[in-house]
Amino acid sequence: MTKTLYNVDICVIGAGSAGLSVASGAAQLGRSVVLFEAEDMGGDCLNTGCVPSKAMIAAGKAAHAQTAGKVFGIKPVKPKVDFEAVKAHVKGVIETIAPVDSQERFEGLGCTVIREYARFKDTKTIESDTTEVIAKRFVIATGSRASAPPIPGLSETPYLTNENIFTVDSLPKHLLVIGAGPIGLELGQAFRRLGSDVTIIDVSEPLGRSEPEHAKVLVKALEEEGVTFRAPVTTKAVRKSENGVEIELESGEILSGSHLLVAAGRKPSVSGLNLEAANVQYDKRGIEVDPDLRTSNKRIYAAGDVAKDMGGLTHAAGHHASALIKNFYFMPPALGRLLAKATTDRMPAAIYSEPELGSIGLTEAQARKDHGDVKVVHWAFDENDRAIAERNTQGGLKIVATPKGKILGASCVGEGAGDIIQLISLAMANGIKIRGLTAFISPYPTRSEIVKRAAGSWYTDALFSPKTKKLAGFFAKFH
Ligand SMILES: Cc1cc2nc3c(=O)[nH]c(=O)nc-3n(C[C@H](O)[C@H](O)[C@H](O)COP(=O)(O)OP(=O)(O)OC[C@H]3O[C@@H](n4cnc5c(N)ncnc54)[C@H](O)[C@@H]3O)c2cc1C
Ligand SMILES: NC(=O)c1ccc[n+]([C@@H]2O[C@H](COP(=O)([O-])OP(=O)(O)OC[C@H]3O[C@@H](n4cnc5c(N)ncnc54)[C@H](O)[C@@H]3O)[C@@H](O)[C@H]2O)c1
Repeated sequence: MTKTLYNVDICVIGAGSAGLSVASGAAQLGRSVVLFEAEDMGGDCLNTGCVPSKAMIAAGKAAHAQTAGKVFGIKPVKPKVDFEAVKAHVKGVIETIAPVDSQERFEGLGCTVIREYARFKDTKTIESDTTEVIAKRFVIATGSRASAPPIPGLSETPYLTNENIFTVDSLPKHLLVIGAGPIGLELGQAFRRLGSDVTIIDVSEPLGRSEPEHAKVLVKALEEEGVTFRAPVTTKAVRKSENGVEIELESGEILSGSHLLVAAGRKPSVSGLNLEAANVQYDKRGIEVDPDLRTSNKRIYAAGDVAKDMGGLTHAAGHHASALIKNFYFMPPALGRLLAKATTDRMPAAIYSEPELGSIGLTEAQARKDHGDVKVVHWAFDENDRAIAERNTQGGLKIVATPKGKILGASCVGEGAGDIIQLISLAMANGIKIRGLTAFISPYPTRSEIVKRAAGSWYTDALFSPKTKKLAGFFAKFH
């Protein structure tokens, strides 16, 4: 069969968060674009990641609210969960957002969209079953998939991942989860609230990369809702059992469940791309890239989850796409390499459990290791009037800064933590120091007042010291 040949400015492989943002940016700047997508437009975030998980979390939250009114004088009731209707809600949310990522929309922007697997033919050409594309630049944005940890028996045991849990036949009676990371905790809590028993295991402490005291608040909250944790533990084997599945721990304990969810990290989607033919270096953590996302082949770039040690979040993929568009179309080549870097020490993240856990930059331990002398300020929600009124006072905010007030990182656990961390993200992105976080008026009563209070506590000792009291006394004489 003769293949259709395109010669374009930019060829993007993968129509997920990273690929779509690059393709739409380039097309809207009048560049010729070919976009390959082998599966669903929108990739992981829309179809099997952020969107369905947040929709499932919302359903769990609605169920939980029916059990949690006693403190307000409202009689708790056991929620009646229609799991088929919950799944229909999740599907409906995906369908509502899908047009923004659709083939029609991208063709409308001027992209040529080819719904086939793409692989490199040589250093300058990519091909699929029907098409061959030569491009000035290629962007590999093929994302990642759930990785299967090397646990004996796992490959012979039926298990769920983020790719099929949102369409699982029935509500799991007892969901066993391998991995106490963001996926394990978000979905573990959602399924618990919808009526499943849930047991989460991990080889390490849950959320090991987060601020430890904040990770503990989150784990305790889930335990109080009935989620069981076993961590850190080593898994000896996993097997199919009469009623579902069993996990055998090194300690000899056997955990039995009806379903198993594997949420133990991701592996980059590189197989099948024939990267060797394109001279693109990669390993099991992803495609090797420079800070400007350029691979070992100077006309090929990688963005999103597939870029080694750079991805993992939808907004990181979006950040990569912005850096690429800036580099390709707003800078001369040499400057672009220097000024359009996608690396940042200010990537925020949030876990959308209840309480939420938001973070940015360094934890206190990392900051002490990297910077030696650091100063830490805290404010707890039990001193926040809105949290008290809503009887939801668990958690608080912690900000880590240099002695001169440059913010190095922050962590917030509690209701709205993801939104609260936005303020710190804004400050860090604009070089605003601790002092700047005290210099705005925060509406009362909001949970985000906690930012101003934490920052204000930096000055408490100095403000009410004997020296300032003396100064205030002196000025008072003139009034
Ligand atoms: C359950 C879950 C919840 C999540 N929640 C959040 C969240 O709340 N917030 C957040 O920021 N992040 C979240 N994430 C992470 C987020 O989904 C990913 O970081 C993001 O989707 C990565 O985007 P990407 O463009 O790199 O890859 P993807 O979205 O995976 O897109 C890659 C696309 O490339 C296609 N493809 C692969 N190989 C080829 C090929 N050879 N030819 C053609 N097409 C190909 C794939 O089919 C896919 O559509 C979550 C992830 C999961 C699993
Ligand atoms: N709210 C969000 O932003 C959000 C939500 C979900 C997922 N995500 C992203 O999706 C990606 C995947 O999330 P994840 O939770 O799968 O990954 P993760 O890597 O963050 O966590 C995986 C967990 O599995 C554990 N683990 C690994 N091997 C194990 C084994 N053999 N036995 C027991 N435990 C084991 C690890 O110790 C770790 O705690 C991440 O990049 C994450 O940032 C983000």
